[in-house]
Amino acid sequence: MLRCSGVSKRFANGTLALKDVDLQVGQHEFLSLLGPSGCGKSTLLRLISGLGQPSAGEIDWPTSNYDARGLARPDLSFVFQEPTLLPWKNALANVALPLKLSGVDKDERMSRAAKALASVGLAGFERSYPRELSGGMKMRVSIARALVTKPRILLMDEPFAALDEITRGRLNQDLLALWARERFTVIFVTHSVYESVFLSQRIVVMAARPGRVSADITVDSPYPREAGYRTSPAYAAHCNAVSAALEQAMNDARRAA
Ligand SMILES: Nc1ncnc2c1ncn2[C@@H]1O[C@H](COP(=O)(O)OP(=O)(O)OP(=O)(O)O)[C@@H](O)[C@H]1O
Repeated sequence: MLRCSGVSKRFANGTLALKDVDLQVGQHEFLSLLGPSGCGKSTLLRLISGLGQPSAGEIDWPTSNYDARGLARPDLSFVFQEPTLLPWKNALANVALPLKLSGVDKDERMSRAAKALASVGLAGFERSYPRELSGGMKMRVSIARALVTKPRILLMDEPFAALDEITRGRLNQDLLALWARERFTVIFVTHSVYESVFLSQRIVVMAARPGRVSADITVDSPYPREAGYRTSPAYAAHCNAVSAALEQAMNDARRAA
């Protein structure tokens, strides 16, 4: 679905944020980018979404009509750490906004927005304003807004980092259920070993200075992954392996500094 070949990014101030990143992402894959602060996770996600150009290398979309050099198409949606909802619009209107911007007529966009809200467990909250919703509910609205256009690829930049642990755990499970049902591809940025192992089929560990791929780890535990997975020996073994890879990436970056 997506292929990054030799992608590098140097910012105008001289920072080499990414160096020679090769990454392939398959259809319906759930992949996490894991790494310490400053290793270029967000930069890579932004380049993939077309928000900025690589300084070198190519980003190809062999099986998609999304063109990283053109405008974002409905094929791709982005969820940020902040829900970024419009405070003066209710949940339904916030979710319907991408459809409004692409010219979908009112009846259809309201019906599709209501379905998207229901799919994230917010049926009944259509008329609520962001100030009336909890942090977790606002993030659900943000996810519904990303999914209302039926994207084939969902880019998520630390979407649950600001939430409490209980809410985060519940949203992790609900995201997996949505992913299984709607069959989009996910690239998920996180600092959390535990979250990445719970969610992903594959974890790409990145190192900093310069940002690069340090390890590519398969998490072969089957889905559905319910809450019990978090206390299973398989989960603990994957967390240990991923923690060791992260430690190695941080040591490599320290040596390179
Ligand atoms: N617009 C920019 N101009 C200059 N340097 C930048 C810019 N954006 C990011 N950087 C630098 O590029 C490097 C990678 O940043 P990036 O935000 O991609 O890392 P990250 O892994 O997502 O970090 P975090 O986990 O803290 O969000 C950092 O050194 C950062 O300071």
